[in-house]
Amino acid sequence: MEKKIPRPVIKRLGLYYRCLNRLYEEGIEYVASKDIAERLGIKSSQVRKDLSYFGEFGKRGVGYNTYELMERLEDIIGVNKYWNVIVIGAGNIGSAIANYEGLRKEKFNVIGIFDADRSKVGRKIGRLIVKHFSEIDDFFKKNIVEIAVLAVPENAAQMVVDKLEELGIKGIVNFAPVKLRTNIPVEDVDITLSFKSLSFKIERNIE
Ligand SMILES: NC(=O)c1ccc[n+]([C@@H]2O[C@H](COP(=O)([O-])OP(=O)(O)OC[C@H]3O[C@@H](n4cnc5c(N)ncnc54)[C@H](O)[C@@H]3O)[C@@H](O)[C@H]2O)c1
Repeated sequence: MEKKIPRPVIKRLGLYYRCLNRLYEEGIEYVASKDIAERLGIKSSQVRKDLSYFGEFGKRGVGYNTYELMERLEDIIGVNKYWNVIVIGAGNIGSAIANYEGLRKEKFNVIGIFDADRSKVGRKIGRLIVKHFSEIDDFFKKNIVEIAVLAVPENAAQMVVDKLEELGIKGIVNFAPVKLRTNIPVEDVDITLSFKSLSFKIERNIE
């Protein structure tokens, strides 16, 4: 039976991948778990343990071949794949996400943006035209949609998620400050948490 990979491990794989990318660009051919750990500020035993979920990568004494490990991680976390993304809510956050070119560079293609407010329908945001949320069924029939960004007010969030789940969405990046009830993977984004964490570090003089 396949080992269940804990969510925190999956999250860290993305960090490892970015770190390896940088190491590779710096021309570092082999890397020890200690080096990855130091760069990311975590324990090297943690790095070794996380990577061991996916089989034996490194060689004792030599470490990991940077490029090979990067390629293996690409396969595991699906970086080689393009993901189709839609944004629900064409307000401040939704518009910013739909306009963000960096996502496409990371292979997350925003292919649609939807809103319930008719006055926003037809507006151009980046390369996209805002569609009414009632057009979502039709959109799913014509497109493969894997990820949705939820940028609607708190009170609309659950209703939107229920609909997206019914249509077969695979995962959600949620900006609404609410715990969603769903069986699909959700990544909550909370900017206030970053501020709280920063103020905590400042107060305790932590770098
Ligand atoms: N996570 C964070 O760090 C963070 C930061 C700021 C705001 N937020 C949250 O993100 C969400 C969006 O914030 P914003 O500033 O972009 O709000 P906004 O009011 O600018 O935009 C929300 C949009 O959602 C649309 N909408 C409402 N109900 C809808 C529905 N049922 N279907 C489709 N569209 C619908 C509205 O018409 C509006 O255009 C809010 O829940 C807000 O609390 C989160």
